[in-house]
Amino acid sequence: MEAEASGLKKQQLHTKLNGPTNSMVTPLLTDLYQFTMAYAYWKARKHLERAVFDLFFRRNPFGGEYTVFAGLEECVQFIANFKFTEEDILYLRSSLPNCEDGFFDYLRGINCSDVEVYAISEGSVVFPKIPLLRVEGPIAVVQLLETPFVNLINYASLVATNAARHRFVAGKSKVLLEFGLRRAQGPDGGISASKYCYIGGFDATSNVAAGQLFGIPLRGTHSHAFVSSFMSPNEIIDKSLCRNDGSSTCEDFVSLVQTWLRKIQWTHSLHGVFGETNQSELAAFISYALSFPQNFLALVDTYDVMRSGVPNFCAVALALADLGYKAIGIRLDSGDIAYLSIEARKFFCAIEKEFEVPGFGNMTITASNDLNEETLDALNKQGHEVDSFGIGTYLVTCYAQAALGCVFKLVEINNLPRIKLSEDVSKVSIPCKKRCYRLYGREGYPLVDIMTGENEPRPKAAERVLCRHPFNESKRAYVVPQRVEELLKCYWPGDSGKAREELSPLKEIRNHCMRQLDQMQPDHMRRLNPTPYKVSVSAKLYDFIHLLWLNEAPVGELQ
Ligand SMILES: Nc1ncnc2c1ncn2[C@@H]1O[C@H](COP(=O)(O)OP(=O)(O)OP(=O)(O)O)[C@@H](O)[C@H]1O
Ligand SMILES: O=P(O)(O)OC[C@H]1O[C@H](OP(=O)(O)OP(=O)(O)O)[C@H](O)[C@@H]1O
Ligand SMILES: O=C(O)c1cccnc1
Ligand SMILES: [Mg+2]
Repeated sequence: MEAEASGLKKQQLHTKLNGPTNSMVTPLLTDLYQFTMAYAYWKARKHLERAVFDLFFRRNPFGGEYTVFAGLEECVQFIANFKFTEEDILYLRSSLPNCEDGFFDYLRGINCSDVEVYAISEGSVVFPKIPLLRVEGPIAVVQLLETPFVNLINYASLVATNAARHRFVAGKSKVLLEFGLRRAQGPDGGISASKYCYIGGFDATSNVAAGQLFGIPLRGTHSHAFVSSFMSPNEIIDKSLCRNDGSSTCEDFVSLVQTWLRKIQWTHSLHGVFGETNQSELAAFISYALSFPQNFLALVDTYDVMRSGVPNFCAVALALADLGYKAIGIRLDSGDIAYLSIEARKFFCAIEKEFEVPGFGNMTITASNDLNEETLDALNKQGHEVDSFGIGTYLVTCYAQAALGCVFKLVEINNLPRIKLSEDVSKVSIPCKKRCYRLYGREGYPLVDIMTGENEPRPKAAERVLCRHPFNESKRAYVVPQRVEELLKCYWPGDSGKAREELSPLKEIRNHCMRQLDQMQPDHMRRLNPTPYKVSVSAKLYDFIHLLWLNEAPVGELQ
């Protein structure tokens, strides 16, 4: 069943900054320690010191070598509306009873007009260590933003990546439907999953609220309960169905279907496939067809796919064809999907041939039931006839990996670069307010991402750039880019006279994501042992990181 996405029409060229989708996203949606630190900064008169933080992740999810960046629009919607209410202040006062009144007056006056957010465009393919967001502003305010920003980006990017990975395995020609609402982690999980799976390459969702909120196309079939709620075709009261062209009315559609069912039963080429079909299922299919003759799709696995569901569906679809309607197809929700889809296709083709109904063999076969990347891959290897996959639990819960692990790290304060050291080199932060570039090669693929200091010259097309691994001295390469793209663009503030990037409509973000995924070199995308994409720093930044590292790391003493 298709419903026109009405929300899309409402989308304007310039996205209005009305606030985040979820009204629970307020300045209190942060960790307590952000407030205790804000108070300590305030007490130390440090709260207005200008700090730069990078938001990034350290490892790509799902054992892959790429990530889809999502959640940016919600971050911008959040800071554009960042303001404590009197109720918030009262609550904070009661939670932090030992803080001086002046601190709450300070909080009362905070907004994000002096915060700057530079970000990679939403829907981009991104890699570890590269800042997705660079947030600059008074340290106390920027710290308050840490938790909501990480929260808004973490799951969004994880589930968009999961969706992109499912799309990659399914292939471009398949229709992918997100069916996860009932299994998602709460209402926000469900709404977010629908939004970000769409960005990652799903075609539609069953989630009606997400359709309304974001203009995502809605799709759906029907459930087993609908099939098993019927007892027999005798239950059907209004049996009439108008021809598709409106020229006449068939007064007894039930009899027409039963006639077709008998014809199918007597057909030599289908002989032996089935005997008597389940009559309650037949009644359910007829009822559904009478309600949706233009969009008839039947769930065929309630009793027995090949002995009942498929022949019953075909009888109804043939009766519809008599009246000028084209049925959509079937959904399989259990059993061996490869085998059953192939058998169902053979049956449809046999009907097309036997009864000379052109196009009957192309009936859409939708499959669902605990599908994931692995089952899609297994189906591809076995061969199957599924056109459309409905995917819920594994997709929206990100069953294969629970979190992306985004972090928010201080890289500069009062123009002084800061570093965070760790025993684990992968956890050492990359200091400085930075610029980031993607360098493209001759064949159009991105070759490497490079971070430089803010004031270093921009790498230029056709000029050799030394790209260094940030921590491994021996790993370096000269790159002569064909094209250079600056990754971080200004998304906030809105009114500082600086050109600000517009937030794109969801469909455009999705298209951007599809283009980004398409332009990647296949070795980074394959599921088994993908090649890591190179993330590097300039020679100057490399030297600076290591200088700062030596400065900050205490020298050990052996005795
Ligand atoms: N040909 C196939 N190759 C690999 N996996 C498949 C194939 N067909 C189905 N699957 C997967 O196998 C699992 C079948 O699960 P299970 O046996 O629990 O379901 P079922 O008994 O067929 O259906 P029900 O949901 O009614 O219990 C599902 O995860 C499904 O996606
Ligand atoms: O399997 P998922 O990927 O989560 O996709 C959504 C599932 O939700 C529906 O049924 P539900 O699972 O509620 O009932 P069922 O298991 O009895 O089919 C549908 O039939 C799918 O099987
Ligand atoms: O429309 C469907 O078929 C559907 C929707 C949600 C979950 N399972 C199936
Ligand atoms: Mg199920």
